[in-house]
Amino acid sequence: MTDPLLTVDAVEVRYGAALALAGLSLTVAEGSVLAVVGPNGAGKSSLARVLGGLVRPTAGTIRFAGRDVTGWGAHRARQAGLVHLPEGRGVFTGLTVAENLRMAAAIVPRSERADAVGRAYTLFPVLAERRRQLAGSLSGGEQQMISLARGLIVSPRVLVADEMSLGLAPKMVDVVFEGLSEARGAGVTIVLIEQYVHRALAFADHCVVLHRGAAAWSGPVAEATDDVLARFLGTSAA
Ligand SMILES: Nc1ncnc2c1ncn2[C@@H]1O[C@H](COP(=O)(O)OP(=O)(O)OP(=O)(O)O)[C@@H](O)[C@H]1O
Repeated sequence: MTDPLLTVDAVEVRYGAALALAGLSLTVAEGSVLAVVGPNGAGKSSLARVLGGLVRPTAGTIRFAGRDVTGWGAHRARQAGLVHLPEGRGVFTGLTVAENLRMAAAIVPRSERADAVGRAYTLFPVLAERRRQLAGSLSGGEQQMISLARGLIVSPRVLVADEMSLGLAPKMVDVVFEGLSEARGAGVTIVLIEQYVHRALAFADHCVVLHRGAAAWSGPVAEATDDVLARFLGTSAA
């Protein structure tokens, strides 16, 4: 069996006295999609942040592509191909759409930048139409497309997508999933944190249910039955 692309081993994240991840362990195989679900405060965003290098774990290790990346900052993780798409979009609202994409492309070799931005416009034609508009003037869904495009521009090996559909109209959620689908088609491994549990499970290969910073259940999505979801997430999610 090949080694997982991503391994989280006994990772702990604390914010002062608050324990957000309590020794979480999981693995993600290359090219697969892992759905991370769980009730509010379970630690989903903390997992996304620690993978993306935005917070340092207080214990445990993270391995990515055969390397120990524990404590790497966001920039280094991103350059290595471990890209976090933050909840709340991470878009520079005072810059134009084109400037947002060019900034993301800054870590791609100069000769490949124009192509990388061009691919983003092909994937999200609405961004091409609005390339000269300030990102802040776009709708929430369109801003989410900028976020996803910024992530895809750097040809990531792993995308950590945190609540990309939060606050979006259903049509825009479809667009986000189309973008994720393109990424997956290109071989990108995805860690998907998603409020629409069934939508996430329909897209993913594996699922982990977080509860109080630890894995309460994990397995292939086919085994994440409504009974399992009801047991760990309450009936509202199932
Ligand atoms: N910056 C912070 N300072 C203090 N405590 C925090 C901070 N961020 C998160 N926490 C706490 O850590 C725990 C895990 O939070 P986290 O945001 O990772 O959960 P979540 O599963 O993403 O929740 P939600 O679904 O509500 O976004 C919670 O108890 C939360 O209150």
